[in-house]
Amino acid sequence: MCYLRSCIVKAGGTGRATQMGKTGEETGADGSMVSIADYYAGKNVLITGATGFMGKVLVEKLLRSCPEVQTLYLLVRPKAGQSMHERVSDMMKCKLFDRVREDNPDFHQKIVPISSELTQPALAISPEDVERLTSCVNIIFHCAATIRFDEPLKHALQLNVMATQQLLNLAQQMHHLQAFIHISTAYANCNRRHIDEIIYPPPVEPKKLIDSLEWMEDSIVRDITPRLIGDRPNTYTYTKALAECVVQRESSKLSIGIIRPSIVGASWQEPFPGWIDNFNGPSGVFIAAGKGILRTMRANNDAVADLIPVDVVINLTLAAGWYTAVHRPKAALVYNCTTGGINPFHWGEIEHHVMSSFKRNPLEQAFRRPNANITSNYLMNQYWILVSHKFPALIYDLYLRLSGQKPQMMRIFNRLHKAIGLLEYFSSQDWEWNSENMNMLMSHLSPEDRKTFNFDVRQLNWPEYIENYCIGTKKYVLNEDMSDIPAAKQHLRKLRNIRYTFNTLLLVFIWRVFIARSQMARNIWYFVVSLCFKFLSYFRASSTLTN
Ligand SMILES: CCCCCCCCCCCCCCCC(=O)SCCNC(=O)CCNC(=O)[C@H](O)C(C)(C)COP(=O)(O)OP(=O)(O)OC[C@H]1O[C@@H](n2cnc3c(N)ncnc32)[C@H](O)[C@@H]1OP(=O)(O)O
Ligand SMILES: NC(=O)C1=CN([C@@H]2O[C@H](COP(=O)(O)OP(=O)(O)OC[C@H]3O[C@@H](n4cnc5c(N)ncnc54)[C@H](OP(=O)(O)O)[C@@H]3O)[C@@H](O)[C@H]2O)C=CC1
Repeated sequence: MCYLRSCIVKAGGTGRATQMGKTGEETGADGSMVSIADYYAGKNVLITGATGFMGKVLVEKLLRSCPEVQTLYLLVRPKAGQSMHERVSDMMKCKLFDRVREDNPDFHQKIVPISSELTQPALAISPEDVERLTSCVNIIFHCAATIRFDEPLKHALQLNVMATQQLLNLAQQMHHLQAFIHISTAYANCNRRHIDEIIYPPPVEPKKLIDSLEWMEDSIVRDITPRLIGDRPNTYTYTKALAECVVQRESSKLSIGIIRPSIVGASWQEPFPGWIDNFNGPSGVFIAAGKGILRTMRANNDAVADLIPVDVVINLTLAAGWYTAVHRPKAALVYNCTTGGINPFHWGEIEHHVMSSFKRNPLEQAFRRPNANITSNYLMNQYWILVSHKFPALIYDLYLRLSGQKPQMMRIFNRLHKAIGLLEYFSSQDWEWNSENMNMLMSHLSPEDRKTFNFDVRQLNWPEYIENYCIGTKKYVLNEDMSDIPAAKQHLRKLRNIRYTFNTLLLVFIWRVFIARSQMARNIWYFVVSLCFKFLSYFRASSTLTN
């Protein structure tokens, strides 16, 4: 990590102040403020994390709603045997880009992939590419990060903090840079209950931490990680807090905006409702519940579920880029991008709507009928895990073994328990975010921009959104066909009949075992039967009298 230390020292020292573009060019001929699309016209934009969930939506929206944008430079690394060119061309073929493709079949000409591995010295960008970027980029959107909750601290630090610092160093060499937009998370300060749109003092001085971890073996770092992250739940939120601090330190040299989204979910409206392409956050939970695998999870029914649609986050991000470049705020502006304080919805309501939505639009080949319940009671949750997760998994694995197949259900449940265990922290408590900057930004938009770059979540209809979200997981994550819904419903009916038959047989079996062995059980049985008989006779007699 030697190079990492050197880059943070360099940044703290005498980094060359960026030559910012002139603000005058951002007003119209009549002196009025340019619209967002007009601002991005002719601009060169640099994006990190463009192959990720939010990065893709950002690229799509820029191309669709700001068609005059000059070039999008995407920092991409080769991965899984694919070159960066193959990855970007695959990305552009995906359904998300259908609307852009319709409007402009040649949109790919605006995209220039730049090879970069963010954890490497100088971001592993070639000198020619550095030359190209520093001479023309006008605005940077930094989305790349590791969002894994179980990331080893050293790696999370390298990517979330040090890569951010290196990108800031590069930004300072750019001659025409007008804005640097950093994507953080609303949970960077989740150790606080009330979170304002300010950058809080870091839990530790980033440079000191890097210096100390540099010589330590990974096993030692792993051992001391819980002590270091303190009252934060994971290395992700911890390193995102440090990154904010690193970004803030450059705010005297660069115009900076920091976006803090809460739990980013499927799109609300654009490019089509319900678009989602991953299992992160709630999406994996919804799918597991829809498949009938997840039956119980620890969450607080009454806690606010601070989901925010991805298109809202991206619209706000683009608007913040415009505002930062045009108004050049003196300090970095932080935008808490959340729904809880504006249009709250609760985990209990989410559970209800997810379940009813998957009953109307079932997923294919469900393991059981969807019926997940959330509870804040630890013991209750453990009980249901035993009865509704482990017991069925054992039976199913036994069936697989007996039919000569490899058992797999217990393994799936173990992974699921690990995933939901990491998410529970966020679904079991409430936070309060101040979102004044989001309102301020909205008040600066023209009526036209407010429509095109809509981030007004007061208009969000939650039941409709959740329905589209669940359908989105079916269509875009699992690639299931909507025309198969009748067959999926038939499958659910079959599962219901199996359950009824199984429950009846189990009851009869248990009762037979008891009746055969215990006089008391027999007495209870006769008592219940005679009570039913008496009740029926009474009912018949009274109905004869009334007739
Ligand atoms: C009806 C009920 C309503 C109540 C509903 C409450 C929802 C309550 C959500 C709170 C949400 C907070 C979100 C904070 C807001 C940010 O800050 S956003 C950043 C969010 N970051 C994440 O969500 C990342 C979390 N994921 C991870 O850290 C890692 O994937 C895990 C969970 C540790 C698993 O790691 P791993 O074992 O190495 O495996 P990985 O290859 O990543 O995935 C393994 C399998 O688990 C699946 N999986 C991954 N994530 C999940 C998941 N979330 N769920 C299920 N499966 C998952 C993968 O698809 C994969 O399946 P296969 O493709 O192998 O079949
Ligand atoms: N998703 C959410 O719910 C939330 C996300 N955020 C923030 O939003 C941002 C984007 O998140 P999201 O899109 O969901 O995350 P993804 O995991 O989907 O995307 C991460 C992106 O970062 C890139 N990346 C990771 N490591 C490297 C590396 N070493 N070199 C180059 N590129 C790398 C990935 O590229 P590759 O494809 O090569 O792996 C990918 O493009 C993050 O900053 C995150 O903290 C904030 C709040 C909530």
